[in-house]
Amino acid sequence: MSNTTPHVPSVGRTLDRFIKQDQAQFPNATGDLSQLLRDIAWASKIIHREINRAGLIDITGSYGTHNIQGEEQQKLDVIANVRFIRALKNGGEVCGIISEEDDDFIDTGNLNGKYIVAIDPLDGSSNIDVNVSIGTIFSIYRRKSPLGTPPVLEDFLQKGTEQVGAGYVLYGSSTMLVYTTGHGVNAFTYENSLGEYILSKPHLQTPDDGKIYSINEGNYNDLSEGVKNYLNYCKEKKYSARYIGSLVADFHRNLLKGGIFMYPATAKDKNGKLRLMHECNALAFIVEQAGGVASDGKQRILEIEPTSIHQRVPLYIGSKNMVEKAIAFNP
Ligand SMILES: O=P(O)(O)OC[C@H]1O[C@](O)(COP(=O)(O)O)[C@@H](O)[C@@H]1O
Ligand SMILES: [Mg+2]
Ligand SMILES: [Mg+2]
Repeated sequence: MSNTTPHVPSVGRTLDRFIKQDQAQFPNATGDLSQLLRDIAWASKIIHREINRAGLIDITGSYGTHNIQGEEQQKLDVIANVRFIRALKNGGEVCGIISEEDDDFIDTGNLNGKYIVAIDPLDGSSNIDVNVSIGTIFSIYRRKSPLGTPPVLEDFLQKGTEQVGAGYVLYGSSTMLVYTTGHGVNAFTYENSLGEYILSKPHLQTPDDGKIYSINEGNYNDLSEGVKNYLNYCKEKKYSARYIGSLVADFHRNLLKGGIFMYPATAKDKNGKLRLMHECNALAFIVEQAGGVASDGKQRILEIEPTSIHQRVPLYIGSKNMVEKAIAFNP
């Protein structure tokens, strides 16, 4: 009997173990943020399961209501919203939530919850019924108001620089959870048969340059001269145009390959379409931690002082040199 151990490939580190080891680096850590990340991962597993059965069970189509953004809510928007809010309430770490799908902030009743969560429960709603990648986006802040009291508006209107964690879940050909707590970006792939997220892309960095630009060119006539000139520059450089119409999916592709995603202000939407608190701050934190840049065309997204829960901002995000180039065109 040979005594050499056969080579058994390791499955990889689970999210739970990664969170535990990450927390161990911070002697004063209480474990609350770790538990909150686990609660978000848990809720995303349930959404993953429902999305995978989207065609089989009655979760496609409109819910018949509109959210404060004036958008028709899809059934999966509402289901994802309920699932995440329930997981965050039950987890006990979160005292308040702002969701893209809810007009006002949600007091979870966890008076001793230390954290605030901003969430886009289902991103890319227009792609739900056509089996194209969709996502979830989340930001985590420490509350400003004292423990033991209900959350107040000031707890939610915090600059992106105040985030203590942020990330997204991409429900694509595989389901991935990508997040940062300010110490780099790590990506985990969901292993269905094990029901576990497995570390698949540690210490993610985005290239400083790329050859992909992502924008809805259907808005071309409503774009500023600066943006039009930058688009012409991209075409002269023979960059590839890639646009899925799900922010998380477009962002993720460009993060890995190098590229720029833009949702500028248009004549119609003076502040663009995307929400500062529910979408842009989280992705800006991720991209900066990965070496990229996020701007509204004038300033760093993370420096924007929020004035309302649902405010929209123009977004230029991705590879450092490409975003700086776009801004040089004075969009
Ligand atoms: O259809 P448009 O105008 O290109 O907008 C697409 C953008 O709108 C969004 O769908 C908005 O997000 P929601 O689906 O969460 O409302 C983004 O994911 C996407 O980047
Ligand atoms: Mg969205
Ligand atoms: Mg959404």
